Amino acid sequence: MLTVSSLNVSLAGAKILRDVTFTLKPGATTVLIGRNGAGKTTLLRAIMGLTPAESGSAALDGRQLLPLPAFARAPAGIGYAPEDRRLIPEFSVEDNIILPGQALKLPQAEIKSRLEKVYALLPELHTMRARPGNGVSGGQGKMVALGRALMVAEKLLMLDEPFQGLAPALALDYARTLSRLRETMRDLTLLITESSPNLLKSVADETMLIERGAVTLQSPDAEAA
Ligand SMILES: Nc1ncnc2c1ncn2[C@@H]1O[C@H](COP(=O)(O)OP(=O)(O)OP(=O)(O)O)[C@@H](O)[C@H]1O
Repeated sequence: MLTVSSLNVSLAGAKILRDVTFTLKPGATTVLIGRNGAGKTTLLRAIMGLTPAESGSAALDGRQLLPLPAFARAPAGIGYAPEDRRLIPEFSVEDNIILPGQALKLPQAEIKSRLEKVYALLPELHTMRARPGNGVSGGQGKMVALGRALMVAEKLLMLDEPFQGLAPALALDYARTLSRLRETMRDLTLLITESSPNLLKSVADETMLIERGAVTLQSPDAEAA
């Protein structure tokens, strides 16, 4: 699965990620907890190739990611839902969802089959499929971003603070969706960031902490304490 070793990232001369080292267990949900500014988004962006790494490595099933340009990382089987969902406002919800599949030049039949899986998991997206990207609420947009990431997440799905800004009812919906996702896509490995340790307790198989750019694995004992 994903193995990150001694990953260092600096932005504008400041060290943001410090020797980040961890391995994700295949098929498990790992939650990365850290305060605002701890480096969660920077870590996901570095894995996706959207922020350059200074040193270190990141490998997915043995394939080195850092030498690959950003556009070659999603095809490696990584889906990424950024914190600010970034939908294309003038595209329909459905066109937003299938966009990464088209960017990857997947055959139409494959795009259709993946879209059906997304709709089976997130039926509310089917209901709103014809609406424009700017015609959905912030919370609904998070669901669309999840569907879009699932189009390409064959191996790894990374969600950046999915609960951020969600109203309680939508947060509950989202948590239920994640549980359904776990049941239906058992081989998929999930990495989810959050600032609060409580929101994802029920879905986490592993918990990591990030503090000022340094990542540690939280032991089950610490979690119980
Ligand atoms: N482009 C940039 N240039 C300089 N510093 C940056 C840049 N992007 C992020 N940072 C800094 O890097 C640090 C980590 O930011 P990051 O967005 O990764 O944190 P985060 O844990 O995701 O928090 P948040 O929940 O606030 O997004 C912060 O101190 C932030 O100010």
